[in-house]
Amino acid sequence: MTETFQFKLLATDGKARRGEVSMPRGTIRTPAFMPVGTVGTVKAMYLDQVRELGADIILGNTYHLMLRPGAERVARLGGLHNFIRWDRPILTDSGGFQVMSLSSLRKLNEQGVTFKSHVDGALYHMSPERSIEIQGLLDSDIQMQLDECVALPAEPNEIERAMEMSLRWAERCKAAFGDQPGKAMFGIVQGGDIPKLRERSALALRDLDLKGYAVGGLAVGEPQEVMLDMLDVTCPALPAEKPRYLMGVGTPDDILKSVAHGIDMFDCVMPTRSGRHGLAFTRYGRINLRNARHAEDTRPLDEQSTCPATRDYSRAYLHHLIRSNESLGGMLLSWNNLAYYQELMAGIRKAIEEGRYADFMAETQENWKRGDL
Ligand SMILES: O=c1[nH]cnc2c(CCNCC3CCCCC3)c3[nH]c(NCc4cccs4)nc3cc12
Repeated sequence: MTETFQFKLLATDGKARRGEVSMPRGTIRTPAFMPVGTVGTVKAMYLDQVRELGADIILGNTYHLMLRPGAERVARLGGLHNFIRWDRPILTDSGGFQVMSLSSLRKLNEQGVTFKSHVDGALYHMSPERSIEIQGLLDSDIQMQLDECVALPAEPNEIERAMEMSLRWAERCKAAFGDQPGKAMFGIVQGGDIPKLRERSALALRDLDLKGYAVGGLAVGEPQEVMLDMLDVTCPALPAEKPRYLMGVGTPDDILKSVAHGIDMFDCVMPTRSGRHGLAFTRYGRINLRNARHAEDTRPLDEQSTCPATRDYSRAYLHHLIRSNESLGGMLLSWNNLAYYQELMAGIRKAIEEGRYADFMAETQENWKRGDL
């Protein structure tokens, strides 16, 4: 807990880093997994549960909140923390990624993005400045620059155009954010799967001397090894003393490997979204509880777990709830999956502290191969 935003490197093991982000609202132990709080809630979870599982920070969804209930309304109600009753750090995205993936995008130019709301069809224009203003109205602790993420594969000149515009938007967001010691605005490295564009983006953002850096434009359709290769180009070009956030990543395997390539922070809808669809993440791999083979399996997902959802409910019952489309099914599997992700992060942090990350990776991946027996 500090009056200003600070990042401390506590230990390294190869490229893996164990650190700590300190902010007025709390401390974030890194490597960290940040559960996605979509419309002001981590779907199917109580935020007390999310905290109990070990989350130090959650994500707020700017795109949804600006449309409903509206950023000015959230501000009138005392900001997002009071609204959703989460008093620890919140990271909000710029809203841009979801405009491009959820809304009917009307225009994207130097000024920003113009789109029709998927809620009521109203027209919105979001500039880099307006995105920062909205995140400020939400009283967000870590705010993301507006950027343009290009899905892969893409034409090199398209990737270059989007990367250069994102750099100009980063400067505008930095100016709009100004000087807020207890908060941070992160830049987002773009450049697709082209090393020289990645390096140019990272070095230019480094010169802006921001408090933290996200690696964007990945986990958008490229193979995992391309993503990891881009981390090997991007991370060395970023300042070692600032946190690195790999956006939208990922599966447990993606996270394990990305930590080994120098990443500190992650966000992904996978544990909650796939939980609602019946997919359970366990220390022995994934289990799709929709599958009929679980119909009479009285075992819990993992009797050694401290999470009630994982330890106390039979696979037969979970199978039944998911097949019956009962809310409790999604609730229990979201609980299990977030518990697993946070347990994985705690194991990662401990292994780096003890200088045995390579062994931890190997053991974890070996266990996943066991399947659910
Ligand atoms: O360059 C990027 N710039 C900005 N955001 C990106 C995101 C969204 C990260 N999660 C935001 C959350 C904010 C709060 C609500 C939930 C999302 C990405 N997600 C992925 N892959 C996973 C993907 C998910 C869907 C399609 S790809 N790659 C991403 C790349 C970028």
